[in-house]
Amino acid sequence: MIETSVSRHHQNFFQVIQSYYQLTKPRIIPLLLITTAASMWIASQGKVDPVLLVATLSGGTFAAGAAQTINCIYDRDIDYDMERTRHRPLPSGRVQPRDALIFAIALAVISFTLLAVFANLLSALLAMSGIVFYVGIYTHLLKRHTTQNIVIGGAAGAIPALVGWAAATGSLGLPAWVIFAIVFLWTPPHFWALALMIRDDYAKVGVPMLPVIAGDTATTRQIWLYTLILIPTTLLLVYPLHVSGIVYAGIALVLGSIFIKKAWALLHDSSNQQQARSLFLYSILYMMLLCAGMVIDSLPITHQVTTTVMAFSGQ
Ligand code: HEM
Ligand SMILES: CC(C)=CCC/C(C)=C/CC/C(C)=C/COP(=O)(O)OP(=O)(O)O
Repeated sequence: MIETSVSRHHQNFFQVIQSYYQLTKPRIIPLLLITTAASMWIASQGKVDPVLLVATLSGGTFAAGAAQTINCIYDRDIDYDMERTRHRPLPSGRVQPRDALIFAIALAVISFTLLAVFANLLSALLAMSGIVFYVGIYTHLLKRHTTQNIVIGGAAGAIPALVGWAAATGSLGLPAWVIFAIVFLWTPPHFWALALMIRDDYAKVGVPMLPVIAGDTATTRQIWLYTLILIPTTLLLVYPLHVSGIVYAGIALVLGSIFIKKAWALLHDSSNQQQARSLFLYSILYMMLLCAGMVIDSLPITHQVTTTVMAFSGQ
């Protein structure tokens, strides 16, 4: 690891900032925040306090950054051995594990403080439990030991939806758990589609991701099953919960049909990397647009327009 110590001593200020930024795996965070925001919007019936929104999303960002940084510390051995992750700040020696840990603790403290002060204690505790779950349950207990790692571990990625609801209302209603379930059920198709493409990397370091252990056919079958459960789950917000209306229902149905179509195509051509890639990329777009649908549907203006249209069509 000669390259390690050399690169550490030749970083300028911006490169150091960039290294710490990369520890947080920043590309995933916006989608986590989108689920938090959607949850807040539904919880406050389309009228979110902007200060609370900004504080909650900032708190969520810091919590997710802390979780990812600790994950980077824990996984630095296998990250060094995988081509995709070798250039991360820890395996490449740009940041020392001890410094990364201090950084993660600082992020967690800022997150907790922001949420506890601007939102409430419940949302702050939920965010901390997200960190504990992602690090303790997913990264430590499951990731290297079972093919169900991302199914159970996926619950960590669904916690931001609970944080949003708790921040807006101070409690956790049934709809919060439905949004949690949506992200939870979405995670296996999202991740396994990707894992089908990068299976060899995981196999090399002995991480038992489903495609490594069970093969392509079994994986695409599982993706198909989770997709089939996911789509009706998205509609629970409309019926029986009545927290979302016809606009969201339409969006969820159209988006869901495309998801099913792609999962079906992959099921019948399970070693087709292009199909897997297409499903992975679509899974991200799907979650973004579904959450956008929740927000749009919750706005008072949407409510006014739909009731007016309904009244006219009823005459
Ligand atoms: C245990 C659950 C999950 C696992 C194991 C997982 C794994 C991954 C991996 C390995 C990547 C590729 C990123 C890279 O190349 O560095 C990825 C991409 C991504 N994931 Fe997930 N993911 C999970 C859950 C989630 C959740 C809950 C969200 C947000 C709601 C999410 C959002 C994203 C996004 C937006 C990308 C694309 C990032 C990019 O542009 O490269 N993931 N995921
Ligand atoms: C409320 C709160 C703080 C929640 C935290 C939720 C959180 C950080 C979820 C991230 C899920 C995710 C992208 C896992 C990556 O898996 P991996 O680490 O196995 O991926 P890798 O193979 O790229 O390292």
